[in-house]
Amino acid sequence: MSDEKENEFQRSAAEGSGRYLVRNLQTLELPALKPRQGAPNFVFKDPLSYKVRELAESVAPTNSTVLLTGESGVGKEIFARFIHYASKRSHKPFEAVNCAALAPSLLESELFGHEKGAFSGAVAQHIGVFERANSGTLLLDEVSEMPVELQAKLLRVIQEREVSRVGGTETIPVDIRIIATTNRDLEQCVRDGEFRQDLYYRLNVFPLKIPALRERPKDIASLAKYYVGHLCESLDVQGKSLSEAALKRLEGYDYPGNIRELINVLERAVILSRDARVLDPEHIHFGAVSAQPDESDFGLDEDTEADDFELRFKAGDDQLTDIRRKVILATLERYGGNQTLTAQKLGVSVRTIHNKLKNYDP
Ligand SMILES: Nc1ncnc2c1ncn2[C@@H]1O[C@H](COP(=O)(O)OP(=O)(O)OP(=O)(O)O)[C@@H](O)[C@H]1O
Repeated sequence: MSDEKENEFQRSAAEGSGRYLVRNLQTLELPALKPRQGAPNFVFKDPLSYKVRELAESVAPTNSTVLLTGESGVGKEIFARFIHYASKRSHKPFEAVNCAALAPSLLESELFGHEKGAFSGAVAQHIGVFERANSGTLLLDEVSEMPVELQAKLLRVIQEREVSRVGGTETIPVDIRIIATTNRDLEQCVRDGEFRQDLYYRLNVFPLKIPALRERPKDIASLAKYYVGHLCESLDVQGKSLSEAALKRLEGYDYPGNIRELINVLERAVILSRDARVLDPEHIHFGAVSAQPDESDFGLDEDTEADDFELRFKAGDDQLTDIRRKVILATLERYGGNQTLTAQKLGVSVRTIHNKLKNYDP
């Protein structure tokens, strides 16, 4: 991106308006980090990231379907929102549905809606995301996880540009721009018979691969500084900075969990540093993480296991317990009480969330 364009982005973001403004971004997994109007949530430094953002900017003003691919935690959702808010549909709705988070029947209702009495439990009419996103953008997150029978229905909506609610007879015309994301190889899913080939070609109009964080190492320091500021604010602790040595340590790691993992590492560092104003290498703990952050690293491990996190801080440290409780409860609230989504967003198992909730006072 040219300096001029970059300045325009920063200026418009600071003004809270303009072509590159990314509005209402809920960028952080931490619930206390409320989306801020006009905040420039996109952090980039590496030339590779600029290239990807340029591609996103090229496709944004069009109505083309975009397929965002890349490992878990690389920022596919944030890119989808960026594309929407940089498009002509920016003043229209942006709706997102995670195809992996809902059981097939719930997903069908969430996508297409249902009429009252369509099935037992359908006590009222429900308007699905296709209708809610009408004239705007619909993000189909983790589209590879959509059951095959719903894929056929989705294909029909895309082709015919109309939707009918479950149990309904009416067809409702919809004008939707679709952005789909996947962290799996969709072509392989097609070869394995898990994903319809015709739907794949409908979605794969403008494929955009978001590189892993380790492929764009120059982003690490910028992201780390940005998120330390946000984390201190959200965890309600005094402002902290990163020492040069801590930054070096952060830059020396390969982040299989990408930016989500970096944020978790930083959250841990902020908590572990307690009253210190500067985060040092001793506060940076990567743990045995794979694609998903290790549960014990987050201090949320299963109740039956020894909690290393708590041992280091003496079991029952009220402040830590309270922070953890706030994080879980606020995430739960943000995702409408959905424990599966909450667990996914915090990188822990549903069982962990369930067990923790059992222990909290009503
Ligand atoms: N360029 C960026 N600047 C600031 N924050 C970012 C950036 N990219 C990603 N993030 C943050 O990293 C976290 C993970 O991003 P996101 O949820 O978009 O990833 P994803 O690829 O959709 O993950 P998954 O495949 O697991 O759903 C989010 O908190 C997001 O706000």
